[in-house]
Amino acid sequence: MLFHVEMDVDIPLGFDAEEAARLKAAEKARFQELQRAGTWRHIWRVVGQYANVSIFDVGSNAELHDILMSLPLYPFMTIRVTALCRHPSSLHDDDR
Ligand SMILES: O=C(O)C[C@H]1C=CC(=O)O1
Repeated sequence: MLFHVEMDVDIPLGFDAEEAARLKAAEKARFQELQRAGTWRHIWRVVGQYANVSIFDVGSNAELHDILMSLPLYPFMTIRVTALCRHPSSLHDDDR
């Protein structure tokens, strides 16, 4: 199941810089683990914002929920999820 996920990150001004760096490093490691597994299929930076647009490929709504809630930066994220399915005009079989 494919999902379009938008994540806006907002770490408050004055938040401990070392803790923020630790969380960002942990987030990067988790992202790369999920990317290697094929779960976090795509990620793009939103120009001019601390935000990304991503595509996830998971087995269920609950799996995506658990992944998102366990992200190290989750407490600082606003997340919007849109469920996707294959467009009937698509030439690509993997678009589902
Ligand atoms: O930078 C971000 O958009 C937040 C998060 C998503 C992947 C990652 O490495 O950090």
